[in-house]
Amino acid sequence: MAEQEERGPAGADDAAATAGRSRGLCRRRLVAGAGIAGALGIAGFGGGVAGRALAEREAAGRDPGTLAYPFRGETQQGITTPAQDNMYTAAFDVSTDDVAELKALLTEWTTAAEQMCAGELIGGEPSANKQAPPRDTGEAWGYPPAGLSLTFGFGATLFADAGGADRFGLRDRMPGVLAEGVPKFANERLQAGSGDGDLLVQACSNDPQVCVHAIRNLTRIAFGTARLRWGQIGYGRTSSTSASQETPRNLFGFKDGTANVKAEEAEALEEHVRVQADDDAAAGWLTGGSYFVARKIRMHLEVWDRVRLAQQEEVIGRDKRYGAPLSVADPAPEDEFDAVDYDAAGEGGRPAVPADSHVAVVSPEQNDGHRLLRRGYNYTDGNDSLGRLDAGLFFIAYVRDPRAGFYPILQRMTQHDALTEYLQHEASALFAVPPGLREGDTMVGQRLFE
Ligand SMILES: C=CC1=C(C)c2cc3[nH]c(cc4nc(cc5[nH]c(cc1n2)c(C)c5CCC(=O)O)C(CCC(=O)O)=C4C)c(C)c3C=C
Ligand SMILES: [Fe+2]
Repeated sequence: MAEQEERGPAGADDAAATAGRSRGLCRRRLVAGAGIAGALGIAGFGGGVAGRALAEREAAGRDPGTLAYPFRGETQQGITTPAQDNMYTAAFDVSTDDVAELKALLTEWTTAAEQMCAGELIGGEPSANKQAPPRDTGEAWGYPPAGLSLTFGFGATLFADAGGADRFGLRDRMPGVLAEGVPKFANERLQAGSGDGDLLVQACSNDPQVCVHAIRNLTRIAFGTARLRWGQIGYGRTSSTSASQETPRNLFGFKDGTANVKAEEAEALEEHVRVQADDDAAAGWLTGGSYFVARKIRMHLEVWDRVRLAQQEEVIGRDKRYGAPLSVADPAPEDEFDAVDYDAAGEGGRPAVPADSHVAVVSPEQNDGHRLLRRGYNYTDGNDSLGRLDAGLFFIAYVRDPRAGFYPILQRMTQHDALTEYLQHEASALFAVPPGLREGDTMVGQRLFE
């Protein structure tokens, strides 16, 4: 990494310095990221001058001082938005049975979200009354939003409670996907209370404190109307959602996000990620939105770390250094985005990419062409009583219909994937994510209530 930092492209350091003035952490990561992309000229980043330009654009894009995504738009931010470095996702249970109070909460959340994404204080200006607690808790006061995106979703229990009761007059508008629920999968040990919920908020930013500020303040606003059910902090994106981003690494040390659906793939987004008008007659309000599916997956790092490198690579199906498919005989940086050749022969005539390797099991080729937009994050929740890292991947994907584009893939993975031996699924969540706010909308998800 040190060598790559030194070889970073001209211009990246200036941007890094700007970022570094705002937040020390960003500077270190930014220099490394821009350096690798520019210096190696990785496919997808172009080579030479083009590669440099793209690397610089990414560096500029990561500058907390320049990066602000407007909350309003045709679709919600936080799906195709270039995946930021940090995440704090939380789910809430609504404690009122009054739909007017629910709508008031969504309206207040919307105003606060707009202000936070613009880098403003909640309330727009410092509270004048010093005898009352300030409206904004203040830990991001004067900080740039660092690419903050806030993405809201609705869970099955918002539409009908566990007994099927119509809590807010929304039951007839419940999408079939939510009504059917998430099936059970092999090898899962889900912890009660750490999945699902009525409302979802996914906060992503290049500054961890901005994420914490967002969830803390939305929780505070919800007081008396909704309470936090679970929250998860993630600290290192494990996916690229834009072709301008370098592929990051997960806690097994492998590049993760190479074959992801990217923001630039307009057709694939419509086909695999966004709900289409005639997908569900009951849920026309969701058209243009998506489904958020998440799995909290603990990774047995200490076990993995004792596995031979060649075997690690066979489990994933890709080379650890560059992320190239194992069907490439002598991998180089530019091979990362090569198509996987499942027919290629490796040692002793065996398939170079084993049939039970992760990429072989979850690839579109083996799953009726279905693709996911992955947007997960590494997490570490400290250590367990044996001193092992309690860490893994908070896997998030956005899909058009999880029944076709997620459950079958996950089922194959939990039954046939060599990777499964090193994993434990601990939590699961499913939410419908409405489209963005139209001109004049006062709350996120307004179409659900019309
Ligand atoms: C059911 C969906 C998936 C789960 C759950 C999942 C967990 C998981 N993945 C890795 C590491 C890697 N995954 C990679 C690719 C990849 N993963 C999925 C789906 C799930 N992964 C898909 C659809 C793909 C793309 C396959 C393709 O189109 O070829 C890779 C390779 C690099 C890449 O393409 O991103 C790695 C590495 C872990 C560690 C994990 C659970 C903890
Ligand atoms: Fe994967």
